[in-house]
Amino acid sequence: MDSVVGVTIDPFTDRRYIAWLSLVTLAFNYNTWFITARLCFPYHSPGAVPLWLSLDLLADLVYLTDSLVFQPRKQFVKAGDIIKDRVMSKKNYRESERFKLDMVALLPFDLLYLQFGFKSIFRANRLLKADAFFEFSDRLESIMAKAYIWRVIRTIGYLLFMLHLNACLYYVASDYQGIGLTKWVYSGDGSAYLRCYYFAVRSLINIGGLNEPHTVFEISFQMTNFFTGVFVFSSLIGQMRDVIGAATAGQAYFRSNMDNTVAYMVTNRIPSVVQNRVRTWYTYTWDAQGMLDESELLDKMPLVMRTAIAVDINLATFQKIDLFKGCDQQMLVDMLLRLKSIVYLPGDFVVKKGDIGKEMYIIKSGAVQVVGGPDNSIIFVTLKAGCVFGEISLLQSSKDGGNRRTANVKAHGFANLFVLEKKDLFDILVHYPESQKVLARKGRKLMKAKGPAAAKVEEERKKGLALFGPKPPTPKLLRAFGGNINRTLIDKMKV
Ligand SMILES: Nc1nc2c(ncn2[C@@H]2O[C@@H]3COP(=O)(O)O[C@H]3[C@H]2O)c(=O)[nH]1
Repeated sequence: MDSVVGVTIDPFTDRRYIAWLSLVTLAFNYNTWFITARLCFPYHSPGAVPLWLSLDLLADLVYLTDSLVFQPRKQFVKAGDIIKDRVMSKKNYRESERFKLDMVALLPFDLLYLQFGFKSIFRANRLLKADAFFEFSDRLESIMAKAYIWRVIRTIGYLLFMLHLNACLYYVASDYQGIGLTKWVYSGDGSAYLRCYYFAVRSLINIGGLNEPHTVFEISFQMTNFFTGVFVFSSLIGQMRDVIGAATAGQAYFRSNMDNTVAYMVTNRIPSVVQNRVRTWYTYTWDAQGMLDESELLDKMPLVMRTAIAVDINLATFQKIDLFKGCDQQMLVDMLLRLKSIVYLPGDFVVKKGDIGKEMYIIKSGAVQVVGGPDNSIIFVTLKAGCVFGEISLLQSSKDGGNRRTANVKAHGFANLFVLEKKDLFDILVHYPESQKVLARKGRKLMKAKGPAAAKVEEERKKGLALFGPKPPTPKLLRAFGGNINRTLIDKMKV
């Protein structure tokens, strides 16, 4: 086992490392905001010096710990391999650009206080620790479910910092002109920082309404501020719009898709009942899946990742399906990769009796009903999440019309289904002859049940009677239908 000294850190996934980086980021931000503020504003009163000294020391301790304890233990990638060796991690850090910057950031120029007095400029090298902040930002983004929230916060932070720098400059400019000496400069009243920040907000965001600058210096300062506002500030605001735009791109895609479809239906004078159903379909699909086509999203990923996701989401459901019991596991995984998810609205027919079966379905959520009778008012069975249907006609050859649907199936409420196309199923089965035999056997069994027993069932259906007539179903029949039969319904329907 590794000794504690030999332990390395996985910077990509270890949340404790990200928590540590947040502390380094805090120290870095303390330095960036306060070194600049203390440099420009008169904050070094004798009473405040001990406080600044202790805060500086704390921030330095965080920097030091980061450079001595955390950075040299970070795993890294070399020629595609993840290097976890402690000695190599240390060597990698020592040879990096980051190490040089970290070391310069730690140089105690503060000692110059003794010679030149307490000035925050001697701590300016602490700003070289910016890499830690950017690393924290990247790592946080990669573990957040809604990374755009952090991106927006970060961009707002940049805006606030720009304003902060401008407030500092305005105070220095006012001091240079003489505080309270002209109308344009800071008057000397109230909190200096707050007043200067307020000036920065009005001037950088180009709100205006400021006292007119008079001297050449004031006019130049004010003009530079307006230009900076127009170019830098607006590009930051543009960046924020991009972040929010990217975060809501899915929603915008869905909206434009729906709008285009509606426009198309209006142009072609499609009846409003149909239009409303289409709208409902869009809305429900969006609410249920958060996207219109899941496969689009996964398409770009390497096969191994798509497999990992598919297995994680659906393999457990698949393994429970009776029809696939005894089939090769790898075949199930191959099938998972070919599934397409689709939503049916309440009352929609998924399968019509007599049609040629080209796909089978697995219920992801919701339920479907096998119905019959003159106006499809008789419910023979209700199938719920995890059940398969549409397999009978799929597993039969076209001889004697065996590939025709044997019943009507309609969605009961909103039904989210997986569709597996016949072509895909047979493409897969070519590679799994054993599983093919298992499925063929099950198919024959289902068809046998369609022999004398099922013929009777269908006959009774035609008459609009209960699935199994007045008598309870025989165990053989129950077995033949793979337990798909909803007992309560059958019982209810007994006349
Ligand atoms: N014929 C029949 N089909 C059923 C029953 N219960 C569920 N189903 C499913 O309804 C589907 C209709 O299309 P298929 O014939 O392809 O496959 C059928 C079965 O998967 C039943 O009791 N009888």
